[in-house]
Amino acid sequence: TAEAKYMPYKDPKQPLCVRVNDLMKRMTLEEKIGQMTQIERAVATNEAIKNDLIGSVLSGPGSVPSREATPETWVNMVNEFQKSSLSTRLGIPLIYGIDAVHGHNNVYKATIFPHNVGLGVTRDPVLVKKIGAATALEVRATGIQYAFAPCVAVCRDPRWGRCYESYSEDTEIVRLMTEIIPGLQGDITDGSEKGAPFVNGQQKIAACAKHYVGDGGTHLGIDEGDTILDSQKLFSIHMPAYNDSIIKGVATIMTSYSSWNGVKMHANRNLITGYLKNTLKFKGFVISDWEGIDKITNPQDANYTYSILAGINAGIDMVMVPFYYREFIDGLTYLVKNKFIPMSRVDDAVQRILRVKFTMGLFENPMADYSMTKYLGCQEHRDLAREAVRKTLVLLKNGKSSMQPLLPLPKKTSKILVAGSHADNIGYQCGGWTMGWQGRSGNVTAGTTILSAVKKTVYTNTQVIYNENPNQDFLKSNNFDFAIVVVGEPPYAQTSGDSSDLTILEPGPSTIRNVCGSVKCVVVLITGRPVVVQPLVDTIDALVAAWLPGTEGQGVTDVLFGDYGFTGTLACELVSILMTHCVGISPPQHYYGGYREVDGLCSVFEGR
Ligand SMILES: O=[N+]([O-])c1ccc(O[C@@H]2O[C@@H](CO)[C@H](O)[C@H](S[C@@H]3O[C@H](CO)[C@@H](O)[C@H](O)[C@H]3O)[C@@H]2O)cc1
Repeated sequence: TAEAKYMPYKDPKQPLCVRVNDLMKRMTLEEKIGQMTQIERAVATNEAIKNDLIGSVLSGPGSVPSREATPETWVNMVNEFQKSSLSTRLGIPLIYGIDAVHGHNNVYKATIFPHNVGLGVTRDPVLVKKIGAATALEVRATGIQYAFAPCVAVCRDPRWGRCYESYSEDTEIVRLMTEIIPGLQGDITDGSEKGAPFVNGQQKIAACAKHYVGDGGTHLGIDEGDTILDSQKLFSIHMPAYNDSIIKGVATIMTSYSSWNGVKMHANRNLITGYLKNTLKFKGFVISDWEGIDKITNPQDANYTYSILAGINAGIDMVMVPFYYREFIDGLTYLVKNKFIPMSRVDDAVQRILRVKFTMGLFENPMADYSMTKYLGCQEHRDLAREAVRKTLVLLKNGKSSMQPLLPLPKKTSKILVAGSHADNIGYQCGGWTMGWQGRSGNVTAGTTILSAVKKTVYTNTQVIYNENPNQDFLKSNNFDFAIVVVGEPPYAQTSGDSSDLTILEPGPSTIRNVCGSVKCVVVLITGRPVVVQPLVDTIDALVAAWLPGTEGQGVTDVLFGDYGFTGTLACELVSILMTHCVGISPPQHYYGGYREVDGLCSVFEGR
């Protein structure tokens, strides 16, 4: 009969709590544990989803349906997984997650925005909210409903390989940048219950504040290391952005690989359940990092059953397994059936997951279509990214004397040299987490290199000569009016980006010495963090920090050639410290901005 067929959880007119409670009552332990399991798309067969009742699938960095896949191919892939999920007994839709951390950075031809280190320099929450909205549209263009962003780390030591994923070393700037969350998810409606997850419909996506907590404060900046701080420092430096994220309705929070005073965050019940859930009233779900519970033990995976026990009892709700999901499911099932993990903990986890899925309309709109593919890499988003690039640029030096500023550069002149390893390389311009975990070199996606941007900016009769690393003969045999030298760091991600000395690798310094020794030069640094350039500063006429600008290189030339002014400012002027103070010379003339001591940083560069 109709009554028998009516299920409140399927009725969008029912209040959220009624739908969650009705569905919970119907679920078996297997169905509940399946919801707590997130697996990588490479192992996500339709059988796995149907038989193991998997609740979530992800793309790890670089994990794509096919090389240079179109948005339609992405939509088809996600829909196939979704069909399997909907064919299960209760038809709970799955949620698909991906790292869209500076635009939809795994997807060919997506708009790649500046990495967070540059966005923090803008101090512009309105801009960052627009970037969130654009990113949400491009993620939805591929049928995906969930992004593991924003990273709200407070990077306290630039030697950390993930420093560029952090908006700033200044807590207040990171707090300001949480405005990206309403961009990604939509503005939470007034009167919403504090801590409730909020995602406003099909043009928005679930976000993920990460990595909880203190990932940017590890000792010596060692990735996945130990944050050795007293409570007052942890709560005043690293926690505030989580409170802001929760107030703004963030749907999920990801735990950090790092430890706090020796306790692994993935096993920290006081901070996950005690503080995040009970004190801050967070009602979305907590997701582990990739193999994050495996890393609770040292060595990793030494005792996976213990890892499950510690992680789930600490308050983790969904586990990014991502490959050996049968082991996870069997282990958790054993622990629940033998009462090592109470059923109430499982119910708390599943209620949170269902709350997010119901709130974001996944039950009503589980399937994607092609209607949003037009947003991927659209011109409006590229223009926004170009504006963002402009606002991330920091002017560190302009001319060897106040009477001879080099910038802005003239568009009309006879001959310009463009040089440097990063001048004509989209992959380098974008940095890590772009078309692959570690990032890549070369023409990896659609965009405008700084060289191309120079050519588009100058007058037609201005000659632009490109030479990546010119020698003295070349320089002497040409009469260049000035040179633009674009150098920096190669792309990296996480531990492989940890640095002990923050120098830029050859041939960067040699290119600077050669070119700037012969020609008036502006050096543009493409780096994920402040780097030590003090030994080169005297030979440089003008110096600009451009961080990791992404695909829209025209944003750099817009400012170099004076169509827009410099507005980017550093938080505690780290670059100046690295360039000057710590190595004992006075700031270069026309140095912009003051600086203040950063505890202990100088010791790094004076070998103490
Ligand atoms: O084969 N190996 O040598 C190897 C080494 C390290 C690996 O470690 C893994 O590498 C990457 C995949 O290849 C994973 O992305 C994660 S990182 C983690 O991934 C999440 C999902 O992408 C992000 O949201 C988080 O923000 C981030 O902290 C892990 O570090 C994997 C393989």
